[in-house]
Formats: sequence, structure tokens, C-alpha cells
Amino acid sequence: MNHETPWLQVPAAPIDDAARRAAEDRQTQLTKPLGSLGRLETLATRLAGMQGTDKPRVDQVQISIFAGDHGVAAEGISRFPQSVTAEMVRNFARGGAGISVLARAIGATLEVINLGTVMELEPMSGVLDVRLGPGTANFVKGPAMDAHQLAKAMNAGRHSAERARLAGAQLYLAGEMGIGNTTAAAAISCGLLGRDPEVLAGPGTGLDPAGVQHKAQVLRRALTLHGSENLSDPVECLRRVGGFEIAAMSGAYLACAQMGMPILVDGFISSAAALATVRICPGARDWMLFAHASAEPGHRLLVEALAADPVLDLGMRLGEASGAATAVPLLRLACDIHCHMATFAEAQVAEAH
Ligand SMILES: Cc1cc2ncn([C@H]3O[C@H](COP(=O)(O)O)[C@@H](O)[C@H]3O)c2cc1C
Ligand SMILES: O=C(O)c1cccnc1
Repeated sequence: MNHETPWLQVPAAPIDDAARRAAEDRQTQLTKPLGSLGRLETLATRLAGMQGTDKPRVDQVQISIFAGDHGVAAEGISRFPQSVTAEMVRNFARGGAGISVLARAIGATLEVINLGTVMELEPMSGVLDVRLGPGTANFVKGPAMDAHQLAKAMNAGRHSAERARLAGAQLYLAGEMGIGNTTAAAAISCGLLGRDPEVLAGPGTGLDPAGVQHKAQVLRRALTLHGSENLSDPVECLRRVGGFEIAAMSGAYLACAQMGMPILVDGFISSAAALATVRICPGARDWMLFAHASAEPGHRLLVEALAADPVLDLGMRLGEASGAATAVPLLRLACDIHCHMATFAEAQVAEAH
């Protein structure tokens, strides 16, 4: 651990079990057969435990998008050129990206943090600059970043979570933009799960089967270079084969768990960051809800390892927290039903025998 990130050792906040039980008790009194609203019930009762109230709400939603480039893109592992990372940052700022539209639609606050792209960008309103360099180093040749860059990335994530909390957010969504980051997310997953690259390499932005095979070979070279011992350590794994934006997401998730803020995890890349977070701090898992099953094939293994139960399965594979934003209306409905349905007593409806 680095002297710049002593907070990595802070445990997660405890869940309020009394509030969760009170919410579960309320569910038994609502005018419906118990369990008939399926996972909408458990979403509400888990949120109740996280928020310390029997009436949870997710009206105030924070979305933070972390962007950064990847040196491993030089290995030809993405369908798209690296310039797209910076170009998409501009698109976020102008309100034209998928997540820009979704954030407006659900009334969420959106912030963008640029951690360093190959293509330099002019200062833009709505984009925070925390540049750590023009992207990570190519991790098939050496570590993606040095300890200082890793610490700064994780601190950038923590600061985002702190801003969200100060702004009164009731739910935190992290998203990412970084050409090549499905390769980094796959490398992290291989390292932390001890699995072969072939099961974690996927098409990302749209590689054909030969491209996916090449990606797996690139991953294998990285795993050989860094070694399974180094890669089984979550912090060292993030430093060696992670990305600026992935490390920042992990820092943000960890800080949310420490401060007691519910997290809604997005797709493949976010789940790799979530797994690293849980390996750093097992208690962080209690603060995570999982939005969707990504179409990226490796996501299934992360879902399994995290014992996650994603809310949606829409075949999405965009990233940018788009899957998470899409699940927010369902979480709001779960809270509305939980808070506003009449009880058997209120409605004078007979209860079960
Ligand atoms: C226009 C565009 C917008 C995106 N928004 C998110 N991603 C997603 O795709 C990238 C990862 O895929 P790979 O590893 O194959 O490069 C990430 O930036 C991710 O957020 C995008 C990709 C593109 C092309
Ligand atoms: O699931 C994701 O997060 C994902 C998948 C492919 C490309 N970008 C993001």
C-alpha cells in the first residue's frame, strides 16, 4: 500500500440491520402476497439497510464518468482508434453521448473526470481535469502505471464519491470511457479470478473472432510478464494491468462503501473495478447493487465471483454507466412501491391464513 492512499485500509461502513429488518417487516404488511414483487422487494429492503431508514429513496443520483487512455491499445485490441476516448469526453461535455441523454432522462447529476488521454483536449466546462499522463503504459511491456499514478487515480475516485455525498446523492453510479479498457478489465479479471484469457477476452467495441483470439494472446503475454502472484493482489493488479479510469472507479466504490453510500455497478469494466474493490475491502460488497448483465461474455464470470444478481439483461455493452442509468427507474419504482403501498391494516384487506 502507498503512503498516498492510507484510506484504502479503512473498513466499509456497517449496514443498518435494524432498518433492513424494519423494511422487511413493512414488506410483509403491504397489500400483496409476500414475495409477489420479486426482486423489487429485496432491492428496496437492501437500500433500506444501506440508507438506515425503512423508507429508502433514490431520487438524487450521481453519475461520475472517468476517462483515460490505454497503452495496450498499441497491440491492436480495439475496433476503434484511441482518439475516440478524448472525442467522447467532448461528446459527454456537449451532452450528446448515450449517458448524457440517460442522465437527463432520469434527472441525475453527471460529472466527467478526465484522467489523461492521448489526444489533448481544450479545457471544457463540465469536465474535471486530473491528468496523470497521456494514458497508461502498454502493460504487455511493463506496469500500466507507477505507484504515484495509481494513488492519484484512486484519490480522484474518492474525491468524486465525496463530492457526491456532499451534494446529497442517495445512489452513486460510476462509468468509464477508455478505448482498450475491455482488455484491461479482462486482464484484471484474469489476475483476480485466476482464469485463462480465453474465457475473459471478448469483442468489446466489436472485434471479430480472430480479433478476440488476438486479444486473448495479448492478455496471455501480459499475464506471463506480470505473474499470477502480483496479479492476485488487487492493488498491484490495478497498477500493473489496470487503467486510470478503472483505478479511479475502484477508489470511488471503496470510498462510497466507507462513507455508506449505495453503489449501482454498471457492466463489464465497472464489475472488474468492483471485484478489485471487494478484494481490497470485502465489506464493500454490501454497498453494491448490480444494474445489468453485460453482453461482453466475460461479465458472467465477474457476476458469479461477486455473487451478483443484476437487475436487467438487455444485451447492452456500451459502458459509460449506461446500463446502471437504465436500471435507476426500476430502483425508484421499487422504493415507491415500498414506501407508498397501503398495508393490510390501512386498506382493510384480510391477511393470509
Ligand atoms: C464511440 C464509442 C463510445 C463508447 N462509449 C463507451 N465505449 C466503451 O468501449 C470502450 C471499450 O471497448 P474496447 O476495449 O473494445 O476499446 C470503452 O471506452 C467503453 O466505455 C465506447 C466505445 C466507442 C467506440
Ligand atoms: O459492459 C461494459 O461495460 C462494456 C462492454 C463493452 C464495451 N464497453 C463496455
